[in-house]
Amino acid sequence: MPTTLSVNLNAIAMLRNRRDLPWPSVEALGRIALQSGASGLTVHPRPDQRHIRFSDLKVIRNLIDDEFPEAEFNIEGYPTEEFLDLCGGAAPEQVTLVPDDPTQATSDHGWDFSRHQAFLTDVVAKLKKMGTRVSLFADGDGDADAVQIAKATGADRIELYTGPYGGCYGSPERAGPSLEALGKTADAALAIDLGVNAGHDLTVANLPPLVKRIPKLAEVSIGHGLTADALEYGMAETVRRFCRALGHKI
Ligand SMILES: CC(=O)[C@@H](O)[C@H](O)COP(=O)(O)O
Ligand SMILES: NCC(=O)COP(=O)(O)O
Repeated sequence: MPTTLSVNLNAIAMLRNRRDLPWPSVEALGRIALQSGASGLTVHPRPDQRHIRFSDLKVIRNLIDDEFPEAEFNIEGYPTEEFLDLCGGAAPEQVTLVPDDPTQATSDHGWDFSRHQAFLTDVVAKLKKMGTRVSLFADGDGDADAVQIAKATGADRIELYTGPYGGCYGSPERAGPSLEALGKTADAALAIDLGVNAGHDLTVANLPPLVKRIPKLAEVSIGHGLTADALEYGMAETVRRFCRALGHKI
């Protein structure tokens, strides 16, 4: 079974929020993603709603329920009471817990599992009661003890934080060890029946070595690089459409 792709809509939402206009539409782009082979949609609502707005969650839930019942909704974030209420309302198939501080520009580390074990155990139990799969954002540093604690919280999966790997891809002497550490973390998780997802700064270029090293990788969630490619590869046709709207014979 190949690794599934969940398309993260945060970057689309951030572009939309530049204006008080409904485009680009997270619903329309989410639909295209699911029509084109993605297995799910990911959002990471943050407390200031600077990209995904809380009102987007119902729209995405309805899109999946009405048009793509096989698809999965993955909600990522720090488990505040507000976040858990949002999850209760949106009934995602998967929740990914991330140790983000509200002031962070983006996610940049996994959980300190020994420090937060009791807190995570409590939150995981609450989410499992809602019927959702739970994944925990984890550093891919090869720490098998941390993976054991992640499993002990009751979580179903970890999501490997691939930012450092993405950041040094193209430099074999740095990316090689980083990939191997991710692989070792995945091996430790899979050996104790803890599923493995991955995400952050993944691209068309750096995905193939990752899935080769971790063939049982269940899911990747990708937003920034995928949105950048969508703009680049969609630019030519879009410019042609605007030229046609001006009467150019293109
Ligand atoms: C957990 C993770 O790596 C992603 O959710 C990432 O934080 C995407 O959100 P932004 O694109 O808004 O940073
Ligand atoms: N969980 C990672 C994610 O959803 C997207 O991260 P990125 O591709 O925007 O870096």
